[in-house]
Amino acid sequence: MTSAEQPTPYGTGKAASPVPPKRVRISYLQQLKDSGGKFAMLTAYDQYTAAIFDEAGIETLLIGDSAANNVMGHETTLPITLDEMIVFAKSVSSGANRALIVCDLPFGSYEVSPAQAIASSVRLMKEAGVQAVKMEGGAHYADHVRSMTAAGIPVMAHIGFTPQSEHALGGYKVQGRGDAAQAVVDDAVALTEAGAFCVLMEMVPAEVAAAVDAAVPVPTIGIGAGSATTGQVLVWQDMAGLGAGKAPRFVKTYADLRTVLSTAAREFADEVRTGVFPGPEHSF
Ligand SMILES: Nc1nc(=O)c2c([nH]1)NC[C@@H]1CN(c3ccc(C(=O)N[C@@H](CCC(=O)O)C(=O)O)cc3)CN21
Ligand SMILES: CC(C)C(=O)C(=O)O
Ligand SMILES: [Mg+2]
Repeated sequence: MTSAEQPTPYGTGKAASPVPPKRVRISYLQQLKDSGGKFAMLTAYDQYTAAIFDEAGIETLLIGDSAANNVMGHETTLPITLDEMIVFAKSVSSGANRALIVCDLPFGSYEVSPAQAIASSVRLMKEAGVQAVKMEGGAHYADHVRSMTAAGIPVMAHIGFTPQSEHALGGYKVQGRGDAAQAVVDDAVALTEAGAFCVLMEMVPAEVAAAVDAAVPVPTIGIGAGSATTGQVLVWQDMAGLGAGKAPRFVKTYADLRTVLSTAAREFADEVRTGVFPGPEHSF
């Protein structure tokens, strides 16, 4: 390995990427889009994972409302409140100082009006120290995005499958198939023209996501949206193999944390039961 190939917090240096700033800024993600680069986003809900992913060079961290499922044990993302999101977001903020930290606006915290969306976003930025918010919904939220942007709030748009609307959408379904493709592109264009700095797409056909990426000047992020987007996001427990049961098709599992933790817990319990732990070296 030559010195030019030394791993850096932002990868091996083999994939073209500009010099990383101290804190990843929106302008850095824009540079990546403009130069054909790529970036990674993972969810994080606590300070340990945030610090680990930050040090690993994950460019953007998302405090997802998927904390409702993956931390709190709810069936859907709908029950999580803004106050609960703030607890998770504070924890992530305390663990990460390089990644751009984005927080979901949870269901019920923005729909009523642009004023409600601004008030909720201000709480996330002021109380939890996040640098941007993500909001689910299409072109009908362009006025929200315009007002939020005018207030100095960086907004990431989330289109395609929007889990907060799962009851309205009729379940976990790919969006934008066939005749519905143009509406996804129109949503992305409307939200970008209103000021969104990035468009995240969930479960849309790869060619639709590619059309969106070509239609908007800003970086795009995909989850189940093919490979043409600027960035890719996964829920960290999915990526690390922590969950039981079958993962969605768009997940790739990079570790088997469930087995690692389970084995550690069994060994600990075993050693406690047999008196092996604690040894003299752990005692005072
Ligand atoms: N652990 C976890 N991972 C996620 O990606 C995630 C969450 N939780 N919670 C919030 C939303 C909900 N999401 C989900 C959850 C399940 C499917 C799913 O079961 N997909 C199936 C069926 C797709 C289809 O019917 O077309 C799949 O095989 O992909 C998809 C998105 C994405 N988000
Ligand atoms: C799946 C990602 C995009 C998300 O919104 C979440 O984790 O809440
Ligand atoms: Mg979410």
